[in-house]
Amino acid sequence: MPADAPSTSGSAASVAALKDVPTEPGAPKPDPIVVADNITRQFGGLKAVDVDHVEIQRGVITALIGPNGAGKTTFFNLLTGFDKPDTGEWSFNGQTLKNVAPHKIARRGMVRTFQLTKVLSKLTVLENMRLGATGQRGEGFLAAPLRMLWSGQEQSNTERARELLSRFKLDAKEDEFAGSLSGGQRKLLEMARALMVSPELVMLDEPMAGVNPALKQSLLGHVKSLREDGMTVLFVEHDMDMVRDISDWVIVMAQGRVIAEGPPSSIMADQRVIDAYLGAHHDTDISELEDVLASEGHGGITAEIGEDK
Ligand SMILES: Nc1ncnc2c1ncn2[C@@H]1O[C@H](COP(=O)(O)OP(=O)(O)OP(=O)(O)O)[C@@H](O)[C@H]1O
Repeated sequence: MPADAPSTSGSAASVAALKDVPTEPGAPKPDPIVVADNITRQFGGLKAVDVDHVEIQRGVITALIGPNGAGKTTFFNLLTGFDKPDTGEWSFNGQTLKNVAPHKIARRGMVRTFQLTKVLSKLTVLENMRLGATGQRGEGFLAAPLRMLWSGQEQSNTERARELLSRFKLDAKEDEFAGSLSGGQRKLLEMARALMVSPELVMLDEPMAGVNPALKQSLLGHVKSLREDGMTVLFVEHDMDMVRDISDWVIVMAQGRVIAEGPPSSIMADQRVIDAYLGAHHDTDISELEDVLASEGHGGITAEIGEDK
């Protein structure tokens, strides 16, 4: 279903409410689940994040895009408590998240996916799911006795893990090492693991990276189903097909700042966005943007870069 088409789900009202939101950086949303103000993060002489104001609409799929080094991952880390901003305030469901530990943020319902690391690869699929139930204390928590981790809540956690594995068609793999999964299956496991805490907001870090084209459609279906189930989705992605296909709203960052916001169709034609990608190194397939340039009589992105030299 094209992103702009009316949704038939319970999220339809949230999606429809975006129609009247102005397409400008920091635009207020009718029902924001996250509100962030004056968030900055400096690394040495570099201001990696410098966001004046941003709101994430509840119940919709928002894409966070921008060229390499724009500050997207750092901003994700700041919102979810895995890094501390130098300045700023942000709230989730109206409650401040400043100085709240990441696992507590996850338990409040705001959770991010993590790429499957070496350590997690050596655990089975089911063990990875059980770790998700801890609210992502991080790998350091693995040092604690696993017995402690699995006590008490073990049975209900295992039941929930199995339900989710079945939903993501990974149930046959529960005893296999996570490291043996294909790229696409890993992404499904990352998503399933995040759902262990029954979140309201799921933040996906490059869900399409390393996924073979045949699995992409199925993965897109799973992301859309999160929205159909009433969850809010915020994802960082370089794959413009995914951005165009499933996002209801797009926020663009460049050099730490939010430079544009809007529905995917208008964002892909936004001159500020095209300029940001042209002026920076990027991993994004910007053929969509290139088409826009070509239709406006430019020589295409390669030619544009050539002219700049
Ligand atoms: N821990 C760190 N120490 C020093 N510099 C950092 C650190 N983390 C990020 N940076 C720098 O901050 C800037 C923003 O990086 P970030 O990873 O947030 O960008 P991004 O938009 O996610 O990029 P990409 O799309 O390439 O993943 C980059 O210049 C990066 O080199």
